[in-house]
Amino acid sequence: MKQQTLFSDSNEERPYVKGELARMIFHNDSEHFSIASIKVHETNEDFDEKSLVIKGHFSPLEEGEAYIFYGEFQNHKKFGMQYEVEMYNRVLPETKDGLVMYLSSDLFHGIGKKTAERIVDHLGEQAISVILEDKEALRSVPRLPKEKADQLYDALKEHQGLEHVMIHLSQYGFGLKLSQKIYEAFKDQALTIIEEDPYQLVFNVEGFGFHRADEIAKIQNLPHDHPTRIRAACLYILQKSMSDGHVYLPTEECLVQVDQLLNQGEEPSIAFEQLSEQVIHLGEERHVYVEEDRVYLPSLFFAENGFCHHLHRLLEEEVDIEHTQADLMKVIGEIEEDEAMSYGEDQFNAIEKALHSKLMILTGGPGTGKTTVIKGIIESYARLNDVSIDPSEYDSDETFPFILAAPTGRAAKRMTESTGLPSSTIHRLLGWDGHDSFERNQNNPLEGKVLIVDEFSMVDIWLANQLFRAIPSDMQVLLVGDEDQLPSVGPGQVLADLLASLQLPSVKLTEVYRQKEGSKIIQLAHDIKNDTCSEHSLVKEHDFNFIPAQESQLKELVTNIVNKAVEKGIELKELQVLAPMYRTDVGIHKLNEEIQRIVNPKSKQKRDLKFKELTFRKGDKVIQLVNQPEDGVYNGDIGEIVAIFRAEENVDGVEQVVVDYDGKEVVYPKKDLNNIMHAYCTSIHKSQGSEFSIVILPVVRSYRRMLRKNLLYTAITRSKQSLIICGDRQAFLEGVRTTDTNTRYTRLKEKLQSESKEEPVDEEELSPYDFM
Ligand SMILES: Nc1ncnc2c1ncn2[C@@H]1O[C@H](COP(=O)(O)OP(=O)(O)OP(=O)(O)O)[C@@H](O)[C@H]1O
Repeated sequence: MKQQTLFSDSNEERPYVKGELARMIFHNDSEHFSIASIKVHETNEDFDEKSLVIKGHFSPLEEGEAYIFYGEFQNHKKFGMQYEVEMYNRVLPETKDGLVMYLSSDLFHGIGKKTAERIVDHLGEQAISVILEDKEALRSVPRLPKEKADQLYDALKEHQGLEHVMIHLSQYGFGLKLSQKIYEAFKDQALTIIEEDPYQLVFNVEGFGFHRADEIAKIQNLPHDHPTRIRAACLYILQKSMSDGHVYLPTEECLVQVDQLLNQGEEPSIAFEQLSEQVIHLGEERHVYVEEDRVYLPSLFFAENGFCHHLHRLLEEEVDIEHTQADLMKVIGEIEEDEAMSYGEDQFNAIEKALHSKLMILTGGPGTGKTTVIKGIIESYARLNDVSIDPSEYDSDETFPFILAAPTGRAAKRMTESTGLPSSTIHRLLGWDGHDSFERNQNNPLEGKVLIVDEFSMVDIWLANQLFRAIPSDMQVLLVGDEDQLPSVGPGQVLADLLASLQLPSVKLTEVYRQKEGSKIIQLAHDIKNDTCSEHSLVKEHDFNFIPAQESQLKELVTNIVNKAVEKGIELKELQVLAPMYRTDVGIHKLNEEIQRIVNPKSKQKRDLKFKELTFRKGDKVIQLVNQPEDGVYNGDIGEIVAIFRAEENVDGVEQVVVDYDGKEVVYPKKDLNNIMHAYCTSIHKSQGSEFSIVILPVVRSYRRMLRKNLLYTAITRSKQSLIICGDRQAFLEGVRTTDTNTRYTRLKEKLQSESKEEPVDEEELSPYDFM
């Protein structure tokens, strides 16, 4: 899909339809194909309906924004009149509504919707130029204090340059936010740079991708072997590899991928030497780091080296042990008596080793007693060092010796439930500011004596470095995780690499205790782990059932099970459907739609709000998709929609959805609804670190591409009381026998084993998520 060439007026006579985007109906990422409905404002064609369905190869557009579409009408047999879009542009505010929206946007501090309306009512649709020509014009606007009027005038003046740039940028279909970022990066140079070297945006504007720059470059007829194009392509390939979990790419592989990306058109291909020259150039400019035959994004280079440095720093320290073996035996005996249980041999070893180690890893499958050991370590440390484990016994100037943390909010909450001690997410522990900076670091380290981090398999290399650099040298650290689960969503496989490096003590718990209480779920997990899973492992038990189903029956079956459970009074948050894929016919989106239709149907008593292809309704179970520390909600948190407000019902004048996360309410204005989705069914990846009483796991052939041992193992170990797998036994058995062969490029193990302990200096404090 082409967008209009800058400053071109050649489209004046072309047939067009101007309108406001009412709703994105469909978008297919791979085909880049979209269908949307618009409210028609104006057209030079013979069409006088108020709304119209448009379709074509364009990116998802923003609802509520005005666009001009060039194309042609088609009469579809089934759907009637539609508009096939060939080209489109965004239309800058020229209407009253548009101006009000602009003046009340974040650009102008202190001007709300009501004030903006008064200004436009008073000064008309030319309000901006009227004000800029004569500041005094604002005096005539009722109830606008002088101070606010002055502020608005100053801001408008300041944005005059921005205005100019924005008007032109809007012709490329950029939204207000992106245009603003481009202006901030290049100021008055913005338009020249876009026309002469748009690839610079990839380096300087967060969220601006290579393909977008390429589209603009094509309009400007820039040469396909433009040096910045090659550099931007290399950066793009590295960013993409990071999304696949790699920390670096071998230089050769990086060049091959850049070659594939750039040399796919008809133009003469760019020589390999030219490509490698630009990689060297990128290294000189410090946009990448080249280490031997590896290329890294800077943030990941500093993360890997920084983490190694801090790990070595901690390992060099001795632990002060003041108790004797006899003291320890006595204390453990007391705890066993108090708890009316006795530790298994490996559990005892784990407690002893952890107390004597600066840093230790504790691993084990479900029910092997990891939590029991964590509690044992805390209890024995407290008794041996004569400190209390009750936080309320500490004065405000005293430091509580135990720090408990986990990568997700739900995992942290579970830690608190099982230990009775305060626990938090790693992000919160480190005082994350929501971008790339943390309050806690080597200059302002954590305070306490013992740090215990659960679900460590979920921690990526970047977060691991942020955590470790904040650990003071006199703190003891226990990392707990299950090495058979999925690796972190972010880059690296820190837990696996730490274990493989053999550089720090670790204890693996193997004896299953919960199985003794007769859990089939745990048995199945261990069968998968030990590669002994067979038809026999799938026989029905009180806590497990495998219901065979055809793909075509699946949605109905899963929905029925959920519905029956709800009718029995089971709370939705106790029950979770988990699936591996989003977009197939039986994927997460379709399952959510179907379950919502039955469990929380449209009703006069319940408000709903349409957002893109979703309908959010009061009572819906939803999941947070990004970290939002300012509101205390994090990626993966699950909540319930408790209210929906219309624009006219609140001071902000926008539609809002209120979600309750276990007692904490978060308000989402409509524009932020991208941050949540329905959570009747969630992805297995997102369920890491969470547990549910009942898990329903559809497994069918069409998921085959994703079905792997560690994925299925992670899914089934999320269930505490009951597990229902629906679908195809063979697909399941084949899945658990398929190991993940996608090894991640990481150098952590080798670096941990090497002698070098130098700390790299990361000047820029970049986060890899800046690129995601
Ligand atoms: N030595 C023991 N003697 C008796 N029961 C034990 C022992 N160790 C653990 N258990 C019991 O086994 C069950 C599982 O233990 P625990 O919760 O500590 O394991 P876990 O590895 O943390 O499991 P998960 O990862 O599934 O939460 C608990 O009910 C616990 O009380």
